[in-house]
Amino acid sequence: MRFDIVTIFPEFFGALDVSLLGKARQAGVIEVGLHDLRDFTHDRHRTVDDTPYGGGAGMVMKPEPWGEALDSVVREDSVIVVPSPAGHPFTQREARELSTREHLVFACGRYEGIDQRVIDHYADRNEVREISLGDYVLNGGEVAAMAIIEAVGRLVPGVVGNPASLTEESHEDGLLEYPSYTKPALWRERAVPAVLLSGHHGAVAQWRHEQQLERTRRVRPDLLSPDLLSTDGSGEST
Ligand SMILES: N#Cc1ccccc1Cn1ccc2ccc(-c3cc(N)[nH]n3)cc21
Repeated sequence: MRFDIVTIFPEFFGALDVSLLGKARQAGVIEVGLHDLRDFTHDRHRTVDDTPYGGGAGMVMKPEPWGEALDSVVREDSVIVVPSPAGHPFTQREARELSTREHLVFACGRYEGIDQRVIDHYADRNEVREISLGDYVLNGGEVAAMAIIEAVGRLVPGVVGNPASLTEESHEDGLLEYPSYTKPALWRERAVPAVLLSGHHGAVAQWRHEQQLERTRRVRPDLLSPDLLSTDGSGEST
């Protein structure tokens, strides 16, 4: 998989040189291209923004640099991801979907966003996804793009050493993950749940599922369908 990122702050993505994604890049499992939007301007001040038609506070990103920048990286099979507070909420399901695609292009806006005609132009040619991280406003698309790239990149085969670890995470099965413990067995007079020390794998699995249900009911009841809300984890209705 290849990620291309267009931004006025390419240095923001230095984090993609380290950790899991950095290793995956070195191994050639994923590729990342960084593109400075200002390299696609032609004036002395490398201008990327201007005042909004119709008035209003703030500035809007000009379409011309975006058109030249995206034309330089977009392919026929590219999915163009535009982080936006007006986008649809990003989920683990969408991360899984995007991890199966060959080429993701991230258009990271700043100011009050990108001239709408840019999104409309590329939506005529490519799949364009305007994605929100949540109902709060960031200063630009870079933080959202980094989060999406990490959520998607870690699902690409070969990036995570033990793929089995991906299946027991929050949201993978529609539930929040169970609590985890490691040595020592007693810490500040707090013991690890005895079932986890029992060696009884069936009991451990049952306990973990019950913990997932309890935690999801308590923290994220919105994730639970009515039938799941009514079970106690043993599969029996309550
Ligand atoms: N657009 C816009 C905008 C509109 C009003 C005020 C500030 C901004 C800043 N901004 C510019 C680009 C951009 C990209 C993504 C987000 C974003 C995503 C989530 N989930 N929150 N914020 C914000 C972004």
